[in-house]
Amino acid sequence: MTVRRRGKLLVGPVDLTLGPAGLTIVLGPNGSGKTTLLRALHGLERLSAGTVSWQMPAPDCQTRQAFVFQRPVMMRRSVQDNLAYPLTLAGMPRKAARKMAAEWAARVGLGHVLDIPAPQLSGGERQKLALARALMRQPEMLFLDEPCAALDGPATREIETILSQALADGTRILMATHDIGQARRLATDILFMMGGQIIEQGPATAFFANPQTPQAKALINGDIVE
Ligand SMILES: Nc1ncnc2c1ncn2[C@@H]1O[C@H](COP(=O)(O)OP(=O)(O)OP(=O)(O)O)[C@@H](O)[C@H]1O
Repeated sequence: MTVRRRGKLLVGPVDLTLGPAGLTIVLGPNGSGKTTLLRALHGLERLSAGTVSWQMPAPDCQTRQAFVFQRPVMMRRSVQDNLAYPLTLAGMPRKAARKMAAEWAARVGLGHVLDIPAPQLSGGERQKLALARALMRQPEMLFLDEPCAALDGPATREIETILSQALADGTRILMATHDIGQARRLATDILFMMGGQIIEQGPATAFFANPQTPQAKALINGDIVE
């Protein structure tokens, strides 16, 4: 598939088959097309060519997948309301939704800020709220766009723990990052992007032990990749 905007090639042509399990990290420098690739796979970008298909009927994809954006949007209401609202929208009675919201808040370490308005949360807490909101729908596939970009070490570790648990519970994860350390810690396989193309892909162990492209070698050596 290919994504173009105003004549500019943003992503593609990309020919990609994702396996049924694991945590795939999309690595690449700023502007390499990671966000656009994720959005296109989730059906949020108009494709200029090609198609995206999943092993589930098209109408189910959006509901069985969840997307955590780099800057999650949340309501000016409490943490609990932010989590409960999508559940009530989906038809769950209010009391049950509030109970489930409280359980998920506790699960991601936000049990102590249930009544705090979401805009007052720290960056790390917001990401945890966004993750809980995504995971509570028990998606089969979770997309994450640089969820730890602005977070410090402890907050990043907490988010990574939540993601590892989701992976262990069977959620298929596709996550963009330019943090190679995070890729080493989490990835089962890697998609390495430059200039809108996937220039290298494969199991994470092979990618880190034996990178094939000069750009991947540079990245792994800690050099600046451009
Ligand atoms: N709607 C759009 N119209 C025109 N150009 C766009 C549009 N969206 C993204 N781009 C451009 O496409 C390229 C890829 O952007 P994208 O956000 O996918 O990259 P990225 O790898 O996620 O970068 P970052 O790490 O900085 O978030 C960039 O050059 C960006 O400026």
